[in-house]
Amino acid sequence: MSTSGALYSSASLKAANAQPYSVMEGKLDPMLLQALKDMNFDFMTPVQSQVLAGLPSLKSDCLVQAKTGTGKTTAFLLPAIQNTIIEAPRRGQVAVLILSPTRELALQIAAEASRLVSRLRMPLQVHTAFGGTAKASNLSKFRNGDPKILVATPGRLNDYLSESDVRAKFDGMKTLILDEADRMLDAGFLPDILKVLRVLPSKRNGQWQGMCFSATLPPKIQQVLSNVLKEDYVSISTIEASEPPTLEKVPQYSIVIPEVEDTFPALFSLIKEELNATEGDSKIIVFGTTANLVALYAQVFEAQTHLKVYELQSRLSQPARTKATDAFRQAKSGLMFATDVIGRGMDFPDVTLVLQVGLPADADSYTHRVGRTARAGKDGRAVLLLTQAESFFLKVNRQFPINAYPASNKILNDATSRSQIFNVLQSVEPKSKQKAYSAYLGFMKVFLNKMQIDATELVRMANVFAMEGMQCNKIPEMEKKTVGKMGLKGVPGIHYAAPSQDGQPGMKRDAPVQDHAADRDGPSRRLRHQGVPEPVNTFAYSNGFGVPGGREGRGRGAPGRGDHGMRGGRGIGRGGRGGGDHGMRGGRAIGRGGRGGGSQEKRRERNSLVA
Ligand SMILES: Nc1ncnc2c1ncn2[C@@H]1O[C@H](COP(=O)(O)OP(=O)(O)OP(=O)(O)O)[C@@H](O)[C@H]1O
Repeated sequence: MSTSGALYSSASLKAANAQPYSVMEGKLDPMLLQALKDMNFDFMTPVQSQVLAGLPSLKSDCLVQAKTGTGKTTAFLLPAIQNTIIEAPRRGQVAVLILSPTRELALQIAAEASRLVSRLRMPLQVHTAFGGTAKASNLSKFRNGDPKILVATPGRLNDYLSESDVRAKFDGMKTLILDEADRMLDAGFLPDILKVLRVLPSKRNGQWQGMCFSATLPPKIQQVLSNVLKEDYVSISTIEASEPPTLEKVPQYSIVIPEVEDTFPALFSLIKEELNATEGDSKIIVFGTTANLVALYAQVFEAQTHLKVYELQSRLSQPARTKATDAFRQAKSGLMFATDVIGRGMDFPDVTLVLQVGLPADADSYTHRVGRTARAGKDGRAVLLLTQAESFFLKVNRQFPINAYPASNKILNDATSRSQIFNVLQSVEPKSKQKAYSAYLGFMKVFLNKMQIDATELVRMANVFAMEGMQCNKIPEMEKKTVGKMGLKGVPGIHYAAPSQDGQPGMKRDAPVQDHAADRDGPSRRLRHQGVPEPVNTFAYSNGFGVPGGREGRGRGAPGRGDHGMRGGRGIGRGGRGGGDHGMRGGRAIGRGGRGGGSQEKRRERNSLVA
């Protein structure tokens, strides 16, 4: 969704022989068509025309794959809204439930839905439900209102559904949509989704339509689709089997730096190089690996270029997250440091460049992050900055058209940037660096096998990162408990915090951070919170890196990359049901619990990735 309506210009769609929305007269309510006109959506994007003109009925169950930024939101909203206009459940009842992995995306979808219904004589009420907001007042509005469309994250929705009167509001539900469906059905979210499904009207009685949308649909998703889609669902893909999953018009580059200590100088030099080479406004997103590292980047790069710095990660309060989202959406230029909180679905207009520093969680995460630029027909570039040890990502993901960054040498030899950024780092308080150090260890531990290094080498790298790369005065200390959680107990090179006099670990000076095993906003953070050991073999990680087996698939072996069942070519076909009989086993294998204390809501908040 965007705030400006004309990003996919009518001219470019017309030139591409796109179907005009006028062909939907008679099939879509005139007031919906009017709203589309208001939004300057005169022509359908390919995914919109395949869904709207190609589905046997607007009520058909469907699994839809189309590249990032090609208008999937409108493609799923229009059939759902049209069906509600024709046959709405009674007052007070929800007609359309849309589930999203993040709060920011839920808000964005709700805003697009509101625009689409705005011309209706009786605009349908659009409600949202997600964590980090005042639950009581939102729930009371939901209870007393006529919420025909609800956009929710699974955690908060389950809270709502624990109340019987609220559950009853879904009795007449007509459509369930999973946006970012592969994410919603992966091991992290599946338990919550199943919990939701258990209290909704049963799929078996055929009352509601299921729609699953994403830019990436790994084969594994087939196993769990039967929870939301009928056996004869329609499968739509606008991506050719031979095409890379990223947008063809995004030039993609990589820079490999020799050691992790070069990260800050290389990133600084790269940003300056890109700014020099860009005419006009620069709107850049820099994705980092963990919340604490992203927080440190934002702190260090503040005021180092003419660009205003923004920050978005899950450790910020929800008001701060929403403020940053809105400000960056409206900004003409800016430098946003972010985790995967905004890796998927977010539609910030006119992002000119996506930089990724360090490993993306997996290949699909790379695809979605790159998709934050060049949306809706615009241009954009993407650069991935990896260390030598991390460069395996390029070798195992040759499906991406990533070329060596042309000015790599210049960047690697930029002594001015080096001394400037190291000066800044020297004045950053130790605590921020300590958190980033611990977060780095927790994140990288997952990739030991892929990097072909052992834990001792990882700790050496982390120590070099701290002392040289972050200009720490001493190697940051870690709580024994944290080290244990990371599975690094006994590894040489770790500096333990001295226990305090009351027997508790020392927390006085430069308090070591206690929970870095969880400090990432990537796919597996949730698993770690659930007390599951380090996710070397989670689905999330196996996907894209070809890690054999998986937490959910141990012994069966997760399919490797390149076997994209859903990229079955352009066009529409009947979807096959794959492996439906063992679809649930993976989800059940994930252990819950481990973290006591706090309200159910707080616990879930800790457990959830970003929702
Ligand atoms: N028919 C259209 N004409 C003009 N602009 C459009 C049209 N459909 C969508 N857009 C614009 O295209 C942009 C991308 O749309 P959207 O966010 O729905 O993409 P998406 O496919 O869901 O992306 P992602 O995979 O990243 O979630 C938005 O700015 C939206 O307003």
